[in-house]
Amino acid sequence: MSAQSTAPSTPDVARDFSDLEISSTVTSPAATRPSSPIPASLPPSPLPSGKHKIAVIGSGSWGSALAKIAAENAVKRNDEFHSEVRMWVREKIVNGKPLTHVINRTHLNSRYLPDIKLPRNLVATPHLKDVVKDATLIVFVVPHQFLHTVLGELSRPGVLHPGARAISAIKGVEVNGTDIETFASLIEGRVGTPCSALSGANIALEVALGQFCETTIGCPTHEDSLLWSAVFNAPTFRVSAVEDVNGVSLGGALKNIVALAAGFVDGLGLGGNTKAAILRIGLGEMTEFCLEFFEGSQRETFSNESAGIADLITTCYGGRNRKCAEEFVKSGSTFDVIEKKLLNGQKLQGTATAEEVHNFLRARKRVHAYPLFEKVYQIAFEGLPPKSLVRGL
Ligand SMILES: NC(=O)C1=CN([C@@H]2O[C@H](COP(=O)(O)OP(=O)(O)OC[C@H]3O[C@@H](n4cnc5c(N)ncnc54)[C@H](O)[C@@H]3O)[C@@H](O)[C@H]2O)C=CC1
Ligand SMILES: O=C(CO)COP(=O)(O)O
Repeated sequence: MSAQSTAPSTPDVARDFSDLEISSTVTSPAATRPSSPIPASLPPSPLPSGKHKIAVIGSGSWGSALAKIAAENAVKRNDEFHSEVRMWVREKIVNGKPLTHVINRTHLNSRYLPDIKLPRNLVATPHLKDVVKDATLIVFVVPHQFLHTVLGELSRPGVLHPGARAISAIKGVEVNGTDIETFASLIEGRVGTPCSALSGANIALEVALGQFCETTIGCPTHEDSLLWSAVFNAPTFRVSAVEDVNGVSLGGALKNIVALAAGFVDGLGLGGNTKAAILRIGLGEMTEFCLEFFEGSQRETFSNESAGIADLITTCYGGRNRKCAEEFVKSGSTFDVIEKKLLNGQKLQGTATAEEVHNFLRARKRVHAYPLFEKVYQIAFEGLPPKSLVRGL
């Protein structure tokens, strides 16, 4: 959704789908939280009947981990899904061989998620059009820097199935002057498919190793939440659904700014008390930002859900943003240099988000209301010494 005015929040209970069985014709009323509806410009398109075909757009570490879960579920729930799940791989030569060939022959994504065996029914495909052909459920999980290119190709007439549903697992925001949008909203607007959001305390490698965790899906309708829960819910990947698409999207995006602050704390050699303070202040700014600018979003998404507090914690201790920000303080190198040095082709999301959010707040004349976000921006982009992080907070 685009930026809007403050709205009151109403508490509700998220739904756990651990024992889920789905039907593509579910019509029961939503049991999840109220939130912003699909824009009026998008008439809800009928969901195709029959088995659903899943496509995953993105094959980085998170793309591969999510594709693994979806492909495993597609086999387990063969009455609901086509067993073949296609994953878009931006072709790259790895050790002299195209990455798609490596993945399809060895069932390993040696470039972005090495040592994790991928299911045989997960097929790496280099051309976007082939990945989404006949797909009814489309997972968007490219680093946010590359989404526009992907949407340019997918928004051409006839490329996507008219009744398809989408979900975004991308963490970031889209800013244009005084407007801000989630990627779920951007995808919905550009390709015309209702789009949900998935976010949570989900470090890709830990998920792929099958270590227990939770995630949150924010869906515009109950029908969407049943579908996406069936795609992703697993014994070690517990899905809970809310209708707060914006809150789920913003939790994932904004925590990356706070994770940079946590990395600065580590780089400065400060202890657990300081980091806890940063997390508390950061969670407050994340929540208020969402409530101020995204009508219908829910405070509880931040305080109760994996997409809120839990993701903030895991990223501030184990994420790439934290790691690179620590190195920024210790080495004095730029983030571009550090990303290349430490991430082996993976992409940092927090610096771009800090800049986008700063530009938006400046355009809205609200920078002063979000002092931690602003400090992170100034340290990362304007040469403010990292040790001034906590001054004046
Ligand atoms: N890695 C993680 O633990 C988690 C990541 N996320 C989010 O998922 C999204 C995707 O992240 P990852 O899968 O980790 O990706 P990644 O950080 O591993 O990046 C590698 C991916 O970027 C693609 N890429 C590189 N250059 C490109 C270009 N010029 N055009 C198009 N694609 C290009 C590569 O093909 C590859 O698919 C991000 O928004 C991230 O915040 C969310 C939860 C966990
Ligand atoms: O979003 C993440 C975990 O949920 C990963 O965070 P990083 O991009 O900082 O590694």
